[in-house]
Amino acid sequence: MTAALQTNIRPVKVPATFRVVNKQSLAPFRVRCAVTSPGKKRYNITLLPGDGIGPEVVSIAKNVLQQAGSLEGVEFSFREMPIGGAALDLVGVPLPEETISAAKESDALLLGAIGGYKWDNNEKHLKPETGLLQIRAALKVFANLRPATVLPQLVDASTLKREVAEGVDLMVVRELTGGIYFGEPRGIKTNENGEEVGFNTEVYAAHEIDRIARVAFETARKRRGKLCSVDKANVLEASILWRKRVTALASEYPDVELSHMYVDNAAMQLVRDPKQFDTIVTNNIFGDILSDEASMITGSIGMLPSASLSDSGPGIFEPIHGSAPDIAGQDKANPLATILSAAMLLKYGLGEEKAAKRIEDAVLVALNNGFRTGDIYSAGTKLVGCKEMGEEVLKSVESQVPASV
Ligand SMILES: NC(=O)C1=CN([C@@H]2O[C@H](COP(=O)(O)OP(=O)(O)OC[C@H]3O[C@@H](n4cnc5c(N)ncnc54)[C@H](O)[C@@H]3O)[C@@H](O)[C@H]2O)C=CC1
Ligand SMILES: CC(C)CC(=O)C(=O)O
Ligand SMILES: [Mg+2]
Repeated sequence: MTAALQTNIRPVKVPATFRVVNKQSLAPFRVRCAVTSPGKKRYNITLLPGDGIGPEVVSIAKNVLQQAGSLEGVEFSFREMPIGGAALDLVGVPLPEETISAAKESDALLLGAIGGYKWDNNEKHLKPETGLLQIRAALKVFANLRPATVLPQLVDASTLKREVAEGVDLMVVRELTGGIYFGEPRGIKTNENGEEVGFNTEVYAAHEIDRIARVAFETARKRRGKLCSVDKANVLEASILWRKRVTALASEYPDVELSHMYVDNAAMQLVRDPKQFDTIVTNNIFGDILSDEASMITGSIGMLPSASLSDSGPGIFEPIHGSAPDIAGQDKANPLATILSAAMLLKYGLGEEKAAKRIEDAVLVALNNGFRTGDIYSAGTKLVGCKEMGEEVLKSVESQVPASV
């Protein structure tokens, strides 16, 4: 993030928040309070459709979110704002001030994806990806939860053998606002031999490691009690500190079994025996890569949602995939990752667990009914486009009896 942008960002206005988990739990799990009127709750949601398949999947997820909410007495005010290439085309920057302001004033953000061939050769500060990194920094969403679950309906869509994929249920806790994506110094310069040199810095302060490690320990505690910290401590100083701090915190979580793994081994183990993992905690770049890898165990990158959370203030909820320019505008995108991100928005962002469960159940019903987009298609199922898959999920939300949490 540029210094110029930093100075333009106003401090986050923090509305009333409350904790959803026990007292030892962490601020990143705080949820937003709704403005209430008798029998109704209302939240302000900023929609950031972005580029490529982003607008296609966000418009579907918005309808599903609205419907699931209304069945649970929750109303939303949506405000759509530009980010990424769409913002560059509109106003010449990838993250306009107006988008930052709207984001900070809202209760949660639902983001599609950014990027595309058109902007690939832009200067760094004018790339869509810079806008995404800037909004993560502006909202201080340091904790990125990326669940990868192999649904029974999709075992055959996995690229791994049934016996390897079946039953996989893991959570990648990725540090999102530090590390090499943000580290200074960075740049491209000419060295004394007249040769161009590109350089970046992997840097983590102790407090950045501690806060993401705490989120991970808390997450593991609520799952199966196993935490694997992934680093490259055999080579990188930033990883040596990472391992030291994570190890030191383990004594506060005696009920969590901590292990450490080098990232190259972790990449291999994820496809060899993914069921060995419960919760994985790792840095920004390793988490980015390993979660894409983990997505294929579940059948497709089009299935994986995420939640990006801060100490206070709104979270960003988005699929882990990108803008998929190769299939954009063709009604081929799988909207389920974004729909499930809307469920995470309800659960982690707003504490509306019943409405979240409605969405999760509706996705399962649509899959049970045999509907598949191309990326998760297998013989004997019904091939549908992005819109039809969205309609099927919407129908399932509407037809469900109130779900128990
Ligand atoms: N969070 C974000 O907004 C991200 C943006 N990007 C950007 O997206 C653009 C494309 O990047 P890629 O590396 O190609 O990654 P990508 O995730 O957009 O696509 C990788 C492959 O997965 C497929 N795919 C992705 N999402 C899908 C979905 N929902 N349904 C069906 N198939 C899907 C695509 O068609 C493509 O073949 C780049 O500009 C990149 O910088 C990449 C990753 C994350
Ligand atoms: C496009 C990058 C900035 C980020 C990314 O790939 C991700 O967060 O998954
Ligand atoms: Mg990525």
